[in-house]
Order: sequence, then structure tokens, then C-alpha cells
Amino acid sequence: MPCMLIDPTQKYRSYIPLVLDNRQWPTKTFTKAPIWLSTDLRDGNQALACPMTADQKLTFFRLLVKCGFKEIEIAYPSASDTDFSFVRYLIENNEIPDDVWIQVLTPAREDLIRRSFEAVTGAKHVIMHMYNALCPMFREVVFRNSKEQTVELASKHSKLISELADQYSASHGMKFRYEYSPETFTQTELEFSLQVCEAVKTAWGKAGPGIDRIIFNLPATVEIAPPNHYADQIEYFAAHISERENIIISLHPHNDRGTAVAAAELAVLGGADRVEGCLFGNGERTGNVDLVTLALNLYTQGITPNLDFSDIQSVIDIVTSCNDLPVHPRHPYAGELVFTAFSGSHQDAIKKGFEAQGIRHKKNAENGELKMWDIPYMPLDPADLGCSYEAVIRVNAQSGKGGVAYLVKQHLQLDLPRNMQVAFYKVIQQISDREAREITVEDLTTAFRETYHFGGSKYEGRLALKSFRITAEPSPDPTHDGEPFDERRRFDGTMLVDGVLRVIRGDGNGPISALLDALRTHLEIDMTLRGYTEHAVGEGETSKAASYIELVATTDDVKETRQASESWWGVGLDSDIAASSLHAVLSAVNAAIGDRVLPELKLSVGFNATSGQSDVSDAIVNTLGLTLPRRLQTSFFEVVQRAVRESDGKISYEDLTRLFRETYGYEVENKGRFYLGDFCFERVEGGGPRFKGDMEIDGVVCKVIGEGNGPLSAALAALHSQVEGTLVCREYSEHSVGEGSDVKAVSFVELLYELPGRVKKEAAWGLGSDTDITVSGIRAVLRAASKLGVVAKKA
Ligand SMILES: CC(=O)SCCNC(=O)CCNC(=O)[C@H](O)C(C)(C)COP(=O)(O)OP(=O)(O)OC[C@H]1O[C@@H](n2cnc3c(N)ncnc32)[C@H](O)[C@@H]1OP(=O)(O)O
Ligand SMILES: CC(C)C(=O)C(=O)O
Repeated sequence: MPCMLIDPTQKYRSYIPLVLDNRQWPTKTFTKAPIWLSTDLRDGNQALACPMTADQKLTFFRLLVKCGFKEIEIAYPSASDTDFSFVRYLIENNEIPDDVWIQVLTPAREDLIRRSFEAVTGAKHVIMHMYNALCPMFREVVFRNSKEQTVELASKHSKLISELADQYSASHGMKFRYEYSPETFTQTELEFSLQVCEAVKTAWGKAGPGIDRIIFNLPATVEIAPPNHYADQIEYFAAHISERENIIISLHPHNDRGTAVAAAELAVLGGADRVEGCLFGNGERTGNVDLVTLALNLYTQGITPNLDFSDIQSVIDIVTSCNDLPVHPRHPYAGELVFTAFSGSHQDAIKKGFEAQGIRHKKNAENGELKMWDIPYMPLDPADLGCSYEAVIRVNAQSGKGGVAYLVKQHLQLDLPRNMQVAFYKVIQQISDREAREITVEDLTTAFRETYHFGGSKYEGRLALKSFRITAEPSPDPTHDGEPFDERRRFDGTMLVDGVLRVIRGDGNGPISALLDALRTHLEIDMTLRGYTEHAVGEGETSKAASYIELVATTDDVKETRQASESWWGVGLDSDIAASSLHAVLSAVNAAIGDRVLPELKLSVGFNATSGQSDVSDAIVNTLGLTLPRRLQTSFFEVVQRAVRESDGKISYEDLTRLFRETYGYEVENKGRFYLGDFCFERVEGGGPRFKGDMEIDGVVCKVIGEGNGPLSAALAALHSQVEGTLVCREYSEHSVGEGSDVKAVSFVELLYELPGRVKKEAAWGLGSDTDITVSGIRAVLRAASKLGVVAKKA
């Protein structure tokens, strides 16, 4: 079975290096872009399994014009009707801008040269391009021509082209230039190539300076030597061809050794003026040199390439759809992975680079300096090619904390402190090890939200802060006389604990320590703060504070606590900085408690000297989720005190809530004296709403009507129509209870009742609830009325 040889000299010949004294190109640098010629529609096209259709060629031609090509080889028109017609189409449909030269290729055959001229008839600017291979193998094997015959073939047909150019110029006012390619130049004796080119120049007879320069296109038809050799050959050719000023030296590198780009670059330093190639390197075998890479290599050196790839994706889309060849994901500048780092140390460097560049650019702007691009591992700003920074960092098992933190910052605007980066990175590592795949941005942000219970009720943990108040109070124990008074902070909050609303309180020297105290006191969660940082997210009125908290479990030894190996991080985001830090505490606490059982609400409250109104009100928050208006708190406290006096001094939570429900008619079966039936509101011309409906009064359904400024006063007026005396609403408030589809309104109403002849006014509270806030309000009114000694009118 054939295989690679141990000794390849038995099969392959080495190239023969050129003896070139004092070569110049190695010390030269780029100063400007060469002239570009795209041969996508000829050399690229001829290498496709399915050459492009006319439509595809047209699309591609328009793309090349848009990118800024001024010289485009559009066809080998004598090859096929498709190519010939395409040339005609462009000319006849004025597709060729005045500043663009079309180029067509022809072999050194009279019939095909004449056909090529027919194809380009009427075009304003045409480069006729003729080729014949010169190297020994082609002379001997393909053409079976001597050197003299080879020179004769080239010069005879160049002369024909010159004559035809004159004729067509005269008859059609066309401007011609001539390009001659000594095909297989790099495999040909240099002196012979020079001899043929001199003969071609003479035969053409029109080489002059500027626009009249003859183009000698020196192809590496097959790349057979390293790029320095090509540079030597070009430098030699440029130094020895006569009338150098009347010549454009053009390169046409192929990529057989994978060094076409290097060969082109070194050969330009060797003296070439022009480069022929294709977008993304399509072409025979391994392709032509890639013009996108060449142009952008110049661009990243600060040299204007004269080609515009500002929207590289649309260029890729068009080229791949026309060629039906993909662009490799690692293709320089254009591959989908070229601006992406998966590996940890690259990501870390890129992240730091962006941060440092941000600071540097800010300073540059202040000092009126240029904002130079300088990011590790990224020679080019993706934005220049119309690419976003989305893909710059992608995460898999090779990634590190820096990359993960970069994505958190990009997508959640959170700039995690270093130790929290390490902590979250471990979470991501576990996922990527388990899943053995790339971690998408969605995976990452979801993991973050779940880990830190961050981002709304969907991600809430076992403990969730619903409302809180921080108040300042003087320290009970000011230490030294004369020192500034030490203020303490008190935390009063309602919190969902495993789905049950509870009130917790604590105090400390700041909001965080006050909350930690409350957690310790009410929930036996004893944690100590180890780290806290915060930063602003966004600017102006909509900006928020992001807080990061590190907690450790409290132990008896303060030093031991601080040095604990296990810690829990939390994050909070809120427009209020205190709220943000408290959310961060709970985020960390949620992680710390895991599924540990938390102490339940105490089953009974004892009413002694230390129990007060707020204890009773908290109990109602804890059990029913109701936040009572202050005056109702007072009223209910009196009710409870009376009830306690009649018992052994203690009342269970269950009894307390029952007492509350029955006292205010809150969600009890008993309808009360006044009960709402079906009703509607009507609009009154020029006035408020009119209540019209049924009210059950002492078990009898009455039709009632009443008008008022609003729905509640209209309902009250309707009630008035059925009772003696006056009912006035002294206080009304409401709030919602529950969440999502279970949300309902709860209304609190206090009514005053005055009956002529009675000395004292009466007052009573009533509660109503419903998904409809108006119904809830009216129910509360009727409940309050039911508790008063209201006298109903006689039927
Ligand atoms: C390195 C390059 O990329 S060069 C460009 C190559 N591109 C193409 O070949 C695509 C277009 N070509 C074609 O459509 C056809 O080859 C045609 C129309 C040009 C010629 O077709 P045919 O006449 O059928 O000849 P064929 O394709 O077999 O070409 C080989 C003949 O051309 C000769 N020939 C090859 N190159 C040249 C040349 N540059 N000048 C003159 N004759 C040439 C060969 O010696 C051979 O001649 P022979 O038949 O006398 O032995
Ligand atoms: C016609 C010539 C320039 C060519 O395509 C080559 O040598 O590759």
C-alpha cells in the first residue's frame, strides 16, 4: 500500500534558491496598499464544481464593486456562452462603474482572443489579459514548444491583442490596458521569464507611464517554494526588467503550501505593485491568495487597505451563497470563531484588556489623544467589521472565572468581585463538566439567577423580602461622653419565609447588620458579614445599585468566623442602595440555608407588659398577609386585650386570626346585616356614578339606588336610602394580597354612624376582599355598617 516515503528525496525535488546579493525586501515595511484585482469571477469561478450562474456572478460583481475593487477579472469569455453573455450583460446594462476596469482572460490563441474582444465590445475600460505557461515542464509536456516557439507564441498573440485594441479603441472609443501572465512564473527560469516579458512588451508597443503601464502578472501558478523565494524572484524581476516605470508588477499567488498570504506580502515588499486574488481564498486546488486577509492585515497595521469590509457578514453571506463553499470557522478575520475565546487565560486577558482600554480611552478622550486599540489576543476590533462583542467570550470546560465574569457583566451588567467570580465559576464548571458542552449565555445567566435568586419572583429563594423600613434610633448605650452620638439602625420588614409572610425585626449599626440580627432572632440564621461591595448600574435617574455580600456562619470565635473556609455570596440590585444590600444578604442567606428547616411561627402570643399593638399587627401580617391601617391596629389591639382578659393571658395565633376575621367580617361565612347582591354602575349626565342593584338588608333583598362622586360614595348613598341616620366613611385604605393570578384587593373601611336622638356617634371597621377593587370596597362598607347599630327604614 502506498505511503509516505522515509526518504522523500527519492521522489520530490527541492526548489533551487535564488542567488540574490543584497536583497532589499527583508528590511522593508508596508506603507500603502497595493492595487487589488479580484479574480473571483474567473480563477475562483473556474475552480468550482458548479461554476456560478449568471445571476450569482452578477451578485458577486456588485459585491466586489461595493467593497471598492477598481479592477475586476470578470470572465474567461471565450470559455463558455455563460461567461461571454455575462460580460455582455454587464456592459449592456451599464453595471460597470466608470472608475472600474474589467479584465478578461484569454489564452494565446487567435480565435479565442478575437472572441474575447467581441465579448468586451463597448466597455469603457478593459484590461486584456493573456497567458501562456513558460516553465520547462509545460514547454516540454503540454505545448511541446522550444524556448523560441514559446517566446513567439507570447509575442505574436500580444501583437494581435495590441492591434485589436487599436481597432476597438477606434471603433468603440474604448480604453485598453494589457496584462500578460507568464504562467508558471515561479517554476520558470527567471531569465527566460524576463526574455518573454521583454518580447511581450515590445509586441504590445504601448507601454508608458501611469495608466499606460503594461501589467506583468507573475503567478505562483503552483506554490512550490517558501514565500521568501517568491519575494526574491519578484525583487529580481523588478530589478532586471527594462522600463520599470512603464510596468506594473502584479502577483498572483496560489496557496498550495498554505503560505499564499505570506508570499504575497513578502513579494509586495520585493517590489510588486498589485495583487490578484479572491475573497476568502477561493481558487484552484488550495485557492488563490485571500484578499480579505491581505487587506485586513494592512488595516490592522494602520494602513488604509482601499477595500471596505465594514459588514463582513454580508460579504461572507454573498460569497458563500455564490461559491457554495463555506468560510472556515477559523478563517482569518471572517471565521465565526476568530473573535471568540474559550480558554480561561485568553478570556481573562481579554476581559482585563477591555477594562484597561476603557480607562485608557477615557483618558485619551480627555487629553485629545487617539484611542488606540490594544486588547490581548485581539488584533482587530470586531466592531470595525460590523461584528458585535457577543461572541468574544464563550464558555466551556476550558474557560476560567474571567470569561464567566465577562459574560455576567455583558449580559447582567454585574461586575462581580473577584472572590465571587471564583465562587460562581465553580458553579459553571460543574455544569460544563456535567453537560460536556459549551455553556450558552442563557445557561450562564439562568445558572446565575438560580444560584443567587436574582432577577424577580421567578428566582425567589426560600426567603424573600417583601417590604421593609430602616429607622435610625439612638444607641441605648453611648460609650464615651463627648463622642459623636452613636446611631443604631432598626430593620422592620415583612418577608416570605417558605411561602408564608412573616414580620421580622432587628437592629444593628447599619441596615445589613440589622437584617442579620432580625434573621438571627426570628429564624435562627446566624451569619456574619465578611465582604460587601457595590457599584452603580446605568446612569442618571434609572441607575441602580448592585450589591455583593459575602457571609460566613457565625462561630463563637470572631477570628475563626472571619477565616472560615466556607462562605456564601449574594447579589442584590435595586434603585435604593439599602434595599440592594438587603436583597444581597438574603441572596447569600438563601444559598447558605439550603433546605435546612427553619423555626416556625410561634403558636401563641402572650400578652403581658412587653406585648404591644405592633405584636398583634405583626401576627395579622404573618397569618393573613394583611397590613392594618394604624387606627385599625389600635382598634384591634383593644379587641384582643379584652379577649385575653377573659382567657388565661395567652391567645394562640389561630384564635387571634379567628377573632380578627369575625370582628371585621373578613372572609367569614356569616353575611352580616347588610350584604351586597348584583349591582351595576350607571353614568349620570354631568355627575358621578350611580349605583343600582340589590342589597340584602336583615335578610330581605332590596332594590337600591344611590349617586356619589365615586363608586364607594354611590354605594353608601344607596345604603343610606334604606336606613335612618347618617353613615360617613372616616377612613378607607386598601392593598393587594397574593401574587399573579391569585392577587386580590383587600379594603379597610371605618364608618361613623349618627342617629338623631342618640347621644354618641358610633364607629366601626369593616373589611372586604375581592379580585375587583370596587366590590372589595363596597363589601368593606357593608361589613362596617353591619357592626353598627344602624336602624333600617321600615318597608
Ligand atoms: C492557470 C490558469 O488558471 S489558466 C486559466 C485556465 N482556465 C481555463 O482553462 C478555463 C477556460 N478554458 C476553457 O474553457 C478551455 O480550456 C478553452 C475554451 C480555453 C480551450 O478549450 P479546448 O480548445 O477544448 O482545449 P483544452 O481545454 O483541451 O486546452 C488545451 C489546449 O490549449 C493549449 N493551451 C493551454 N494553455 C494555452 C495558452 N495559454 N495559450 C495557448 N494555448 C494554450 C494546450 O496546449 C492544449 O493545446 P492542444 O489541444 O493543441 O494540445
Ligand atoms: C492565468 C494565470 C495568471 C493563472 O491563473 C495562474 O497562473 O494561476
